[in-house]
Amino acid sequence: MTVSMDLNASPLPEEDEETFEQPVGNDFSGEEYVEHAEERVESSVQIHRREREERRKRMRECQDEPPRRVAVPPHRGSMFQMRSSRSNEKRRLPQGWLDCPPSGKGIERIIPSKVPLGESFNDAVEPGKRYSSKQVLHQQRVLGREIGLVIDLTNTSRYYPSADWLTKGIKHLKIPCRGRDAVPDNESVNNFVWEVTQFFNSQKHTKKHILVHCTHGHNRTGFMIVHFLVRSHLMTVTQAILKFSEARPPGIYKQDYIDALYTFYHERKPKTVTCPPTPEWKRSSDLDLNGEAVQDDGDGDDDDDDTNGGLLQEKHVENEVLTNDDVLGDAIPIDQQNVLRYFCISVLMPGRVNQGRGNAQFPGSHPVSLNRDNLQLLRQRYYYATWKADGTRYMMLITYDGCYLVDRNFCFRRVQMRFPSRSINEDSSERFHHLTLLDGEMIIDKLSDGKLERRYLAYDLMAINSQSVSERPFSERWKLLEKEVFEPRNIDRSTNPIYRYDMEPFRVRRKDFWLLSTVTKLLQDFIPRLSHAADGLIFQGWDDPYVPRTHEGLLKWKYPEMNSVDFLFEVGNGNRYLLYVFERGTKKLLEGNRVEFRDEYADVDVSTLSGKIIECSWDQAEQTWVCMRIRVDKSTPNEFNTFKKVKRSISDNITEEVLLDEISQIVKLPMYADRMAKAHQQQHHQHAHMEKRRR
Ligand SMILES: Nc1nc2c(ncn2[C@@H]2O[C@H](COP(=O)(O)OP(=O)(O)OP(=O)(O)O)[C@@H](O)[C@H]2O)c(=O)[nH]1
Repeated sequence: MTVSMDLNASPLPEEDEETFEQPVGNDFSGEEYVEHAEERVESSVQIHRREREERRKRMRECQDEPPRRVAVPPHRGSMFQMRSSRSNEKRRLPQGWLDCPPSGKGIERIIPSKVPLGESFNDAVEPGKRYSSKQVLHQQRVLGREIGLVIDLTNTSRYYPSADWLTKGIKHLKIPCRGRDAVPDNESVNNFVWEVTQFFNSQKHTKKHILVHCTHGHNRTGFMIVHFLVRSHLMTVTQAILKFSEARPPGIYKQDYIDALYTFYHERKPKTVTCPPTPEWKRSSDLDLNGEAVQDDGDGDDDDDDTNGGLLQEKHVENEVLTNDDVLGDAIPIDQQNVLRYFCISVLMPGRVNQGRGNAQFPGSHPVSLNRDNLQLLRQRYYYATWKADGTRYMMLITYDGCYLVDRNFCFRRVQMRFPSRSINEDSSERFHHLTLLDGEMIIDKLSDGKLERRYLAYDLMAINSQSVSERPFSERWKLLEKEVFEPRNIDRSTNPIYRYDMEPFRVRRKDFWLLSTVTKLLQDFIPRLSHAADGLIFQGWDDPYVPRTHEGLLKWKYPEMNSVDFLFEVGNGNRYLLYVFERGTKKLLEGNRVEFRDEYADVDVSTLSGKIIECSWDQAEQTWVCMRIRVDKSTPNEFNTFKKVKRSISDNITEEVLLDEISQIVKLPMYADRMAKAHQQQHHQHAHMEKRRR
């Protein structure tokens, strides 16, 4: 099935968390991990505990933090002085503006320009040098261009009123960027690229142009246009910088801006790329009569610097503390989120796409806890096992112009990653994956030298290049994941001289799945030596389709002390501690359920936790829930159904011994014995084939 992107898609229907009646298999394929296992000093269970300690510590530190001080503006003389200097300020021409060429050549249908100055500046600009909205429209009309959108990147509203455009039926969009030493922040870049793309896609404006301006139309303007060209035309940064400089000579003339573009796109900067000198019209005005630099009012400039901006955006900080609660990636516009959500729902729940409107819930597959009943599924269906990586769950949507992490709140954030496709046509846009959807867990690996490294462990594939594969058996999806997503990336990594995979915000790899016959080894040998946290096992049906939301056949087994429920916690009248779960979208109070805050939480002012989602484990001896951590990554508690299943799992108490004993019997069943023999045979052939190729 091919799923098309509907750019006019709106938010999706809100649905209750339903359950799907769907039951849900390789062999030892974790060699890579085991090979390096000796280097790893801390066991995954220890890591899990350590991380939990660290989270708690941060929580305490957070509570101890003194209130932030509010900055008081410095005293600047009398009220009168302030007023008169402000009105002069308002009509001050941006330095170098008069001699700066008004606009550049069109790049596609984007025209880079200096800021047009409104009528209020007429006294300061002689008639032949005026450049207001009127002159802009006239000049462009002479060139046969009609403007449909103006994107204003200045950080002030003093240059012209937006009515200058609006009254002429032209859309005016402000994306304020501070300039000076800061490049536009990533969220502003995402807004810019989205707006430009939307404008070009909209049928109404097929012939119209976009005027983009900052103050002089070089650095911020060039920075944004280069981003657009790299993302939409798949140019290299070098090609895009060159294209811009040809259209608007001398192009971007700030070294930091050029460097930031290469850093952002993880590209090596060729030695031949040099930063052009500051243009004459700008340079002369930068110096006062004594040759001292005066305040820069040009590109990298404006007066009110109350907005964001960042120097190099993808900073690689040595010894950076990584946590699972870190917010990864950059925000994207809400309209874009809706379009991407629509795509995910069309792949995973095609029947639900057109049902009403509202906030869509995360459609990812969710396992259920193992209990004495569903343990029987392991006998009825063919299963494989894997460790339950304990990090943060994300789906990952890969498009040619960006890669998005999709969190449990069904929110999308953009990360700069590269996923080449198998396509051999170097010139086509099919060089990269487009609308490929993965599922997985983001974990933090502790390397042998003590450094921490983020890694996305992909464990499923739901769509490849807009083709849904979610109905195919897991075994196929898992093989496709390697062949279609990771192999081309690995080949590109070893052959691409420009792109630096090591600069990406995290590593990626496919997660390994094991034959049930190797579960003892997995549990007792492999997991304790993993370099990241793991809190149990996942049993994955080898022939299963991808089932969205709760999947009754996808089973999770947790170490008994790690079985947990995420509650909504509130402090009620008389200081009563209240625990809630969700039932059909509304909160349900769990009468008679107690919660205790112990150890690190013993000193915490519990009222500050009211309204938060708390993850709790069960203390059998004391018959109470115990707060383990605050779930900052979640905004809703578990469903009542999930609560019942965890309680059941706790009371069934399937210990490691019970589980291994059961599995040792299951693998003797004909279904397992036959298929495992085949799998071993296949593996043997594969090894023989690889050996042959090696020789
Ligand atoms: N399907 C699957 N899930 C895995 C795997 N490894 C880790 N998980 C994670 O296990 C989570 C479900 O386990 P739960 O115990 O219900 O959830 P959790 O770990 O407390 O996290 P929340 O679901 O966010 O509460 C999923 O969200 C997955 O991200 C895997 O190999 N397959």
